[in-house]
Amino acid sequence: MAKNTYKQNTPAAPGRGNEPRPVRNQTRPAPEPAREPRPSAPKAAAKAHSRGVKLPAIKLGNPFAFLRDRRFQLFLGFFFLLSSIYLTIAFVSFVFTGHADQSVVEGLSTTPVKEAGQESGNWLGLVGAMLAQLLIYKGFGVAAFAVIPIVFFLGYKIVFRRAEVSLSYVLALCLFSMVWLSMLMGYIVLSLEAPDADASLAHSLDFLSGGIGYEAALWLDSLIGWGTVLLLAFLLISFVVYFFNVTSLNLRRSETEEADEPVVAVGNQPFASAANHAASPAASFEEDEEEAAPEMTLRRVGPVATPVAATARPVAIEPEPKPEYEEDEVEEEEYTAGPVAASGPAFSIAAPEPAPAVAAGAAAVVMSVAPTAAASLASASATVAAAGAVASLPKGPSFSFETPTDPEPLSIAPSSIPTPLSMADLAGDDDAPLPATLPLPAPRETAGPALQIESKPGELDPAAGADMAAIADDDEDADIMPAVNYDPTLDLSRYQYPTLELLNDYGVAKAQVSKEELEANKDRIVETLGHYGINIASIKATIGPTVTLYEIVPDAGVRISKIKSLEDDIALSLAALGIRIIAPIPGKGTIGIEVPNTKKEMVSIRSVFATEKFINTEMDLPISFGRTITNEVFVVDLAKMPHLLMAGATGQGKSVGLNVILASLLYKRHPAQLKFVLVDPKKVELSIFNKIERHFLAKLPDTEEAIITDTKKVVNTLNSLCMEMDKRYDLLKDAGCRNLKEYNRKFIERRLNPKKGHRFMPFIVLVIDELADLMMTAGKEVETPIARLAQLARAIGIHLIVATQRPSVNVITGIIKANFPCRISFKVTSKIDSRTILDAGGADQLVGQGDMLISQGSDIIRVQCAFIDTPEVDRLCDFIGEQQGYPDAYLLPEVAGESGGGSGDAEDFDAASRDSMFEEAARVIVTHQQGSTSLLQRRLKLGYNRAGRLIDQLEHAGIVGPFEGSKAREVLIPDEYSLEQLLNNLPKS
Ligand SMILES: Nc1ncnc2c1ncn2[C@@H]1O[C@H](COP(=O)(O)OP(=O)(O)OP(=O)(O)O)[C@@H](O)[C@H]1O
Repeated sequence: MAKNTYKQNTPAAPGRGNEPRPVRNQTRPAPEPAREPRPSAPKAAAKAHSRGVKLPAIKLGNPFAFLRDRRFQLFLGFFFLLSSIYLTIAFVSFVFTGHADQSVVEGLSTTPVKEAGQESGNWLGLVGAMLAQLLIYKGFGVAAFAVIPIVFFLGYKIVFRRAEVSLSYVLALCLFSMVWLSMLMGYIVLSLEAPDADASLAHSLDFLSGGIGYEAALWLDSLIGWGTVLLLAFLLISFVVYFFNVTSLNLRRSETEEADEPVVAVGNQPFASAANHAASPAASFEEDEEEAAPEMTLRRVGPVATPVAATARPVAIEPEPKPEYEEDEVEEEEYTAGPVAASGPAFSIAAPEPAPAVAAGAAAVVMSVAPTAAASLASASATVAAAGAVASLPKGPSFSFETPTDPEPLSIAPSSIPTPLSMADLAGDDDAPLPATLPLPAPRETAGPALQIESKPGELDPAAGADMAAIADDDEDADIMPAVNYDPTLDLSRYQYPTLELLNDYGVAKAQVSKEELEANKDRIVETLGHYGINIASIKATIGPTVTLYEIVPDAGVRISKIKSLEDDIALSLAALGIRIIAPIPGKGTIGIEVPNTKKEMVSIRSVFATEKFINTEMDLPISFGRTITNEVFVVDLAKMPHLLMAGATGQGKSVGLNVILASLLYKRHPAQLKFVLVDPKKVELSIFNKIERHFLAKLPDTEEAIITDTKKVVNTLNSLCMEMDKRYDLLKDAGCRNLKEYNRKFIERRLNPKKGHRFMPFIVLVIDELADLMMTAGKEVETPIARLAQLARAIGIHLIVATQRPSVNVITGIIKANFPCRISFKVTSKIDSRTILDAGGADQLVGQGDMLISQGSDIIRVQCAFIDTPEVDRLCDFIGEQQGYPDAYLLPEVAGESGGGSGDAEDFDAASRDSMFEEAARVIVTHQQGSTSLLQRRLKLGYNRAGRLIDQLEHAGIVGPFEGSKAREVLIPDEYSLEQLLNNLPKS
C-alpha cells in the first residue's frame, strides 16, 4: 500500500511557547539521523495551509448527466430506429434512381437546393439521394446496407434496454462484412473492366463496390494482382476463426444441423425441481450408453439465446430427425433435452480461458478507475500537504504521521462516466455479469464470441462415444470431460447485476483531522507516558476514518507490559472516549494508541464497492465491510470465515452492518448461486428484503413469508437447514467430493448425474438478526441446531450470520461461541460484554456509529463499517426484485410436524392448562436465576407436585432448560425485562 509518510524528528524547534515536557531519559538513542526531503507539491500545500488558505475541494462535475435522462434516451433511440428505416428506403431507392440522381447531387454546388430537390428521383428526396450517394456510390457500394443493422440495433438497444447480442458483436460483424464485401465487389467490378470484358456492364455495376471498395481493389490489384482473391479469402477465414472463436475443425456435426436444434428452456430451479433435472445437464450422460456425450462440435452462440431465459417452464421437445452419423451414438431425445441442446444455435460453450468479454471487462475497470484514482490522489496529496505543515512543527520526540493514500481509489468514478460505474457493464457487455464474480468459466450466451468449439480429446475414438457415457456415469472421476458445461445461471440468464448507480454518491472522502488535533493528542500521549516514566523515541500518526492511530516506539529498555498495564491511566489522561491501546501492534513491535477523531468520516458503501479489490475479487462470498485504520478497504470471504457472530449495543450500527453484508453478497452473486434464510424477530429490520424473495430467499414449503419473523417458526427452519445439510453431505459423499466448491465444479462439468439426485447447490446464508430473542423463547431448541450447523455446515456451503444486542453468556453460550471463530463487535456497554464476544476488551471503547472490531482467531482489526442507508437498500432490492425471478423462493426440505413444532415450543404450550401461579413462578425463577422446584416450593409455599408441574410448564414456555439430574435447571431468560416480554407474547389463558 502506498502511503505518504512525512517524518519529523526531534529536536524541538527553539522559541516555541508550548514545548512538551522534557523527556526524562536523556540517554535515549538519537532519533533518525536525516530529515527526509519533502516533495515540492506537499510543501507548497503546506505553505498554503500554514497561511490559513483552505485548499479547494476537488469536485468532479457531470457534464454527461443528460445521457441518463430516460427521455433523452428514448428520443435518441427512436431517432436511430427511424433513421434505420429512412436509410433502408433511401438505399433501396438508390438501386433504381441512383444513376439519375448522381448528376443532381454532384451539381449541388451550382444548382439551388430547392431545384435540386425537385429534380432528385430518390423516394426520400434530396437528403435520401445524398446519403445513398455518399454511403453507396462513394463509400462501400451495396455493402453499405450493413450500416442499417448497426443503426437499428443502436435504437433498439436504447429504447428497449435489452439486446440479445452486444453492440461490439454487431459492430464487428457489420463493419467487417461491409469492408470485405466492398473490396470483393471492387475486385469483381475491376475484373469486368479488363480490356476483354464488357465495359458497359462494368459501368452499370460500379455502384456495387462503391468508391472505397473500388479504390481498395485497384490498389491491391496493382500490388498483388489476382493474389487479391487469396488475400480476401484469407481475411475472411481469419475473421471467422477469431470472431467465432474457432479452435478446431471437427465438423462431424454440421453447423446447419446444430442450428436447427430447438431452443429448450430449462426448469426454473435447476437445483430444486425434478422437471428441471430431467432437462438438466445430465442429458449427455444418462444411464444408457447411448446417451454418451456426443462429440462436441461447432455450436453457434448466436443472437437468439434469450428465449432460454424468457421461458419459465421446460419446453416439450419434438424429436427431430436424427442426423445420420449420430444413429449409433446418441438417443435423440436425450441429446436435445439438456440445456446444451437448449441453446441450439444460441448456445455458448465454456471456454477454458476467459471469454473476450472478460478481458474487455478488465480493461474497462482499469480505464474507469484511472480518472477516479487521479482525483483521489490529488485529494490525498492535498491532505498530505496540509498534514506536512503539522509535521514541520517539531516538538518532543520524533513525530511523524501519515495520511495513507488509498490503495484503491478512495472515491468512486465520477458520475460523468456512467459506464464504468455499472458493475455489470464492467464485464464488457451490458447484459453480462461481472466476470470476476462468476466462479464458472462459462461465458454467457450473449457475451461471448459467436462460435466456440470444444472437442473431445484427440486420442479417443469418436465412435466410442457410447463408452464415454458409460465411463462418465460409472466413474465420476473420469478424466474425460463431457463436451459442454452446465450453466446454473441459465434460468435467469438475463439477470442484471446491481449497478453502483443505485447507491448514494457522497463524493470524495476527506481526512477530517486538523493539525492542532494531531499535535494536541501527540503532546498528551508523550506527557502522559512521561508521567509514568515511559520515554518515547518516536511517534507516528496514521489518520483513519474514525480514529487516528499513534504508533509509539518506546525508548530502549521500556517494557511493553508496563505500557499495557497503564492502559486505563493513559485513557483517563487522554480523557477521550474510545482510546484503545494495542501493545504491541502485532508484527511491528510498536505500541498503538487509537484516539477517536473529533470529526468522523463516513465511509460510504459506494466508495468501498467501487474499488478494484471488491470488483475484481475472486472470493466466493465477498463482503466489503468498510475501511481499516489505514484506509484500506476491508474485504473478507464469508465462505472462509465460515460463520459470523455479531454483537453490539443498540444503535451502534449492527443493522447497517448486516445490510452491508447482504448488499455485498447481492452485488457479487447471481440468484442461482446464493440463497438467504432471513430470521428477523424484530420484524422490521430485514423486511425490506422481501422483494427479492423469488431471486435470493429460501423458505420452508407452504409458508407465505420467506422472512421469518415468528420465533416459533425458527426452530422448524433451523431443523430444515440441518436436514438440507445432511442431504448435502450425502450428495458430497456420493460424488466423492470434500466440499461444495469441488462438488459444484463436478456438477457443472456434467460429471454428476441429476437422476441420482445430484443438483447444483447454491450457497445458503442464514442471517439471524436477534439471537437473544430466540434464545429467550426457544432456548436449547435453537441452540442445538445452530451449534450443529456451525460445526458442520462449512464444507457444504451453509454459512451463519448471527447478530445480537446482548452478548451475555446466556445468549452467546459456550457451544455457540466455540463454533463461531469469526466475531464482530460494534460498541458494547461493558468490558464484560466485550470479553464475551471477542475474548478481549476494547469493544467497550469503540466510538459507535459503525466503529467495529473484527476478531479472526487471535487478530483483532478495527474497521469503520461502511454506511448504507435504508433508501439505498430499498433501491437495490427494487432493482433485483423487478427483474425476472424464479416462480417461488428456494424451497428448503420439509420438516415433519412442522406446524406443531417440537416439544417445548411455545406454540404448543397449552394456555388453558397453565397453572394460575405460572407467571409468579416464572418471576421467582428468573429473579433468582435458579431453576429449581424446591425454590418454588419455598417461595410460593407450594407442595412438591404442584411446583414440579410448574417447572414443567416453565420448560415448555422456554423459561428453564430441561431436567439435568441433580443439578438445578438452566434458566434461559436472563432478566425480568425479557421475561415480561415473553409472558406478553404467550397465548393468554
Ligand atoms: N457505518 C456507519 N456509519 C455511519 N453511521 C452509522 C453507521 N452505522 C450506523 N450508523 C448510525 O447509527 C444509527 C443506528 O445504527 P443501526 O440501526 O445499525 O443500529 P443497531 O445496532 O442495529 O441498533 P438496534 O440494535 O437498536 O437496531 C444509524 O441510523 C446511523 O445513523
